[in-house]
Amino acid sequence: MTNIIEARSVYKKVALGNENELHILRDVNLDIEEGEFVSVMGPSGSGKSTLLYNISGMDRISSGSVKFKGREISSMKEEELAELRLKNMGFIFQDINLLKNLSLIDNVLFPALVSKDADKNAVYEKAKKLMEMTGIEKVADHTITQGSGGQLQRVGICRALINNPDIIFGDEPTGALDSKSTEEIMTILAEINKKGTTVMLVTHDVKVAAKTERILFMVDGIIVAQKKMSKYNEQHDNIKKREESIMKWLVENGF
Ligand SMILES: Nc1ncnc2c1ncn2[C@@H]1O[C@H](COP(=O)(O)OP(=O)(O)OP(=O)(O)O)[C@@H](O)[C@H]1O
Repeated sequence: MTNIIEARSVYKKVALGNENELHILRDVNLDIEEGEFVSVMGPSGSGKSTLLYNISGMDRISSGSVKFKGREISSMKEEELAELRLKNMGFIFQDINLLKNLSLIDNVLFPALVSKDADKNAVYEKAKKLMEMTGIEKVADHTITQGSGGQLQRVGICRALINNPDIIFGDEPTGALDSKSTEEIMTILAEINKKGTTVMLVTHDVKVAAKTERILFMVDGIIVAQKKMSKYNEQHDNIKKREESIMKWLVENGF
């Protein structure tokens, strides 16, 4: 298998004043394979979001190396990195950050239209297909104030997918949703992953992690343990058993 991400000896430090530094990531080494579905768990403040932002090039590492498809991103100029994020990566967040004055479908289209050479008709058709796939085609012309949390998160997923990214990064994408919407969003992400897109999620939710195939457990900026499972298969796998084994593993690791 080919690695889509290779992180080596990654440190992230921030200055705190009085010459003190906070070490948010400490010697992180991580490979993510193309097509993998990975989640990151750990106590609040352990560095999960920082890991996501630093290996996706949304933030700059302090030292070490991060390669995306073999290309070192830590030394890229900002424009090159911005283009890589726009074309090869999709991001979904707990706070969906949609633009208020645009309709839902225009929010989906937005990242595709940033590119000058975009074929407007083709991206419009793509946006419609994505909204159909995620079950929100009927509300495409609504404004964001008319959408439920689950619908808006689906818009966020469609927006993340509009440029056919190689990987989707999600920071607590289901954190603000009820359990039914969480399940629906995870089903959509699993389908996207099955079609080949790599997915990496930060989550506090065992139910979410149980649908991924590898869980990283972070404490104080270090990946202290990993749990490898099979890719979740709704027909064959018992989700309750997966959740129980994750809970047991988290307790064994001191969570
Ligand atoms: N730019 C920054 N300046 C100072 N401290 C920061 C900065 N970014 C993150 N931190 C601190 O680093 C630690 C890790 O933050 P991070 O958000 O990555 O943790 P997390 O595991 O995602 O937490 P949570 O589960 O609560 O979202 C926290 O103590 C946070 O306050």
